Amino acid sequence: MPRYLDGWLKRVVDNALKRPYVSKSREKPVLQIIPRIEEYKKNELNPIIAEFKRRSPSGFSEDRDPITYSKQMEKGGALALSVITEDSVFQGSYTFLEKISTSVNIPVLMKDFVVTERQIDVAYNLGADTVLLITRILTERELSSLVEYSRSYGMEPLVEVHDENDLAIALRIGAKLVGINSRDLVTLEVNKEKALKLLERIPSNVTKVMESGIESGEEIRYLREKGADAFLIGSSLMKEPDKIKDFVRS
Ligand SMILES: O=C(O)c1ccccc1NCC(=O)[C@H](O)[C@H](O)COP(=O)(O)O
Repeated sequence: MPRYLDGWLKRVVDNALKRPYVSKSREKPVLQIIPRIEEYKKNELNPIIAEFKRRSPSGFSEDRDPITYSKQMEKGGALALSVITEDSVFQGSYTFLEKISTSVNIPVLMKDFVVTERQIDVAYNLGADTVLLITRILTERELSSLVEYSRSYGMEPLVEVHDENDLAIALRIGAKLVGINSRDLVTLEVNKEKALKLLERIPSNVTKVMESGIESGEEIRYLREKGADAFLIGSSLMKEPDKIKDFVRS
């Protein structure tokens, strides 16, 4: 069982435990995100993971066609796509994941509240190249075991941290790809200073992805100077997809 949770997080995790299994035989190989990030950096491009998100508990709302959006992100130079599949609050779906992963040739991350191996099976079956694991909702043992399970498919999971305690756990269990989410899961507030402090504490052999509230090329440049390796951007790109080109090249 996941960590003790209450409020909307508990409801979302309870819902995750009831999601149906989707069995499908996958044909395409798993694309690797970390080497791709290194390649972008060598070519002086900003590694952007563009997120497809329609709704969120902080009031975000934008309806777009998942395929048109994803192709635009790929054409604009996005490193990867993040697809929210959580259905009870974010109105995401496994169908979006499947459609997107069969429409683009860049890595696809399944962004959900993953608490079981079955959800990782589904991500793999539907064509995802990796999954998000949120440290805050799992015990250390569960996180470690789900990281290993993801790796058994060749997928290096994005281990998300929100505070120092999360970060200590992520580093202890040997996460190689760490997402620093500046949005608090309870208050939903974005605190970029706190995220920056976490970024500075992560060793250089760990790939660091900044998540939430990123809106400008200037901010991306600043975060790169501070040691960030990649950027996961949802709202800003969903509202103005044309920004992808500037974000990648700023
Ligand atoms: O987006 C939310 O409001 C949200 C609230 C609580 C938990 C997770 C949430 N979103 C998932 C994400 O992590 C973000 O969608 C992602 O980091 C992109 O953020 P943004 O660019 O600010 O849309």
